[in-house]
Order: sequence, then structure tokens, then C-alpha cells
Amino acid sequence: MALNGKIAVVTGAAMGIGKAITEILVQNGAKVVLLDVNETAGKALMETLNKQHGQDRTLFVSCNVESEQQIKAAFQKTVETFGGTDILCNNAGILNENEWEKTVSVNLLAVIRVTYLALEHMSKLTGGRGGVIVNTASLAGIGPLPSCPVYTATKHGVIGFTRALAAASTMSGYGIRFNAICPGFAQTDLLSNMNNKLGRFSHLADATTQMVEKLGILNVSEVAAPVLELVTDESKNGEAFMIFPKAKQYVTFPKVSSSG
Ligand SMILES: NC(=O)C1=CN([C@@H]2O[C@H](COP(=O)(O)OP(=O)(O)OC[C@H]3O[C@@H](n4cnc5c(N)ncnc54)[C@H](O)[C@@H]3O)[C@@H](O)[C@H]2O)C=CC1
Ligand SMILES: CCCCCC(=O)/C=C/C=C\C/C=C\C/C=C\CCCC(=O)O
Repeated sequence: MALNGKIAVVTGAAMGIGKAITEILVQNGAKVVLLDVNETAGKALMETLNKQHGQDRTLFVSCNVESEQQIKAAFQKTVETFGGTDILCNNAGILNENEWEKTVSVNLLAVIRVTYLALEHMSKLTGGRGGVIVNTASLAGIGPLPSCPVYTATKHGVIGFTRALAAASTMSGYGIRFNAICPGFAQTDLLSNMNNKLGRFSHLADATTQMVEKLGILNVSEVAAPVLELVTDESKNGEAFMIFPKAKQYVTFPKVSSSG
């Protein structure tokens, strides 16, 4: 299988899109370390996948991506258990326009934090094997979601960070590819109780519901399949991959410098 012998780390792996990413990576031969704050769901998924695919195929590590110490410990545990990291999926994310600083912290600052700690293990410049990092952004990283300005800002940030690091990696010799997925609305807990999560923009809830109805809703396996494509297609670096129900498309960005 395409990912035999590869070790992946997935954040926000216990539920929703992260769970589907974990499943498709395991189904394609990878060993996967599941990081999440939800211990009950994370351990249950680990046990299910190990029963289906073999006892040493996954490991759940309780890890809040806002904690540098917990991320360091998680990568250490990954090295001790599986010998290194080849694939990182920065997927953990929240929607909360009320506690908007927390949204920035989990959706953007933690992506940067996890990536920098992963580089120490993955970069060829520091003894790693190289590999690929796939960040979960959103269509809200390409165009605005008016009811969620801070969420929109974090996802634009994730795409910018991904593209800049892709270019930096090529120029520096990390041996790591960096790509982002940009799904539309997907059927997960993130969409539940939407009105309560919009804060001062709750008056735009109906407009958001209309947008959901117009764009349609993805199931999580439709989001996970493009992740596998970005992981396995070695020609892809610095891509933002839009995922719609029944269609997917790489973003064509305007060329404004020689490095991007
Ligand atoms: N559901 C949707 O419509 C879309 C979601 N996304 C993005 O997909 C990613 C995953 O979201 P969903 O699966 O929809 O949400 P979800 O709520 O179903 O799953 C999120 C997972 O992340 C975990 N998590 C949350 N905060 C964490 C933290 N601080 N540390 C570690 N784990 C944490 C949760 O426990 C949960 O298991 C997010 O980055 C989200 O922004 C992108 C586009 C559309
Ligand atoms: C209620 C908030 C749900 C947040 C989950 C999420 O990330 C969903 C995003 C869905 C749509 C994104 C919103 C705006 C998209 C705007 C433009 C997309 C451009 C696509 C194109 O064809 O150019």
C-alpha cells in the first residue's frame, strides 16, 4: 500500500474530519498517532482501528495543541513508539466568535506551534527523513464567511503560512512538502449549535444557513480523500485544495513573486 512504513501524526484526530483523515491514512498502510483533547473518543477510535488493522497501527496521545509542552511530549512518544514522523496533519480547529482569542489560538497559533516542533523531527536539516504536512484550512481561507470574521482570518492565515513554508522548505532543503485543504461545509460537530458560536454576528445565522444550503454539505470521507492525494502526490507543494460536494479544485493564486 502507498503509505506502508510511513508514520503520521494527526491533530484533532478523535472526531469529525480528523477521524476520517486518520482512517484513510491507516487504510492506506500508515501507522497513525492520534492527538486530541477528547480522550474518550480518541481511545475508542484507537481501539477500533487497532482491532481492524493490527495492534501496533495507531496510538492515542492526549494532547492540547495549545500546549507546547504537550506537543513536545507527543512527538517524543511518537519517536519512542514508531521511530519518527513522516506525515503531519494539522487538523484541530474550533468555531467560536465569542471567545475569538481562543479561535486564533487553536486554529492558527497552534498550527504554527505544532509545525515548528514537527520540523525538529521531520526536517532533513535536523536529521529527519523529510515528509509532508497537510493543514486543514477551509473555503473560508479563500473567501469570506461574513458570520465568522475571526474564523475566516485564521483560515486565511493557515493558507498563507502553508504557502510560505512550502517555498521556504524548497529554498532551505527541509525535504518537506506543505499543502492545505479548503473544505466547504462538512457534517461534523463544528456546525452544531451554530447560532451560539457566532457571537456578535449571530444575526447572520440565517444567511449562513442559506450559504450551507447553496453550497451543500460534505461528508467527512469526501474531505479525507483529497488529504490522501496531497500526501501521496509528490508533485504537490504549496497547494490550497478546495473541496466542494461533487467537485474539487486547486486554487490558482496570482503570481506576485518569484518564490511562490
Ligand atoms: N466542519 C466543517 O464544516 C469544516 C471544518 N473545517 C476545519 O476542519 C477541522 C476539523 O473540524 P471538524 O472535524 O469539523 O470539527 P470537530 O469539532 O468535529 O472535530 C474537531 C476535533 O478537534 C479536537 N480539538 C479541538 N480543540 C483541540 C485542541 N486544542 N487540541 C487538540 N484537539 C482539539 C476536538 O476534540 C475534535 O476531536 C477544523 O480545523 C475546522 O476548522 C474546515 C472546513 C469546513
Ligand atoms: C458556520 C461556520 C462553518 C465553518 C466551517 C467552514 O470552514 C466552512 C466553510 C464553508 C464555506 C466558506 C465560506 C466562504 C467561501 C467563500 C468563497 C469560496 C470561494 C470558492 C470559489 O469558488 O472561488
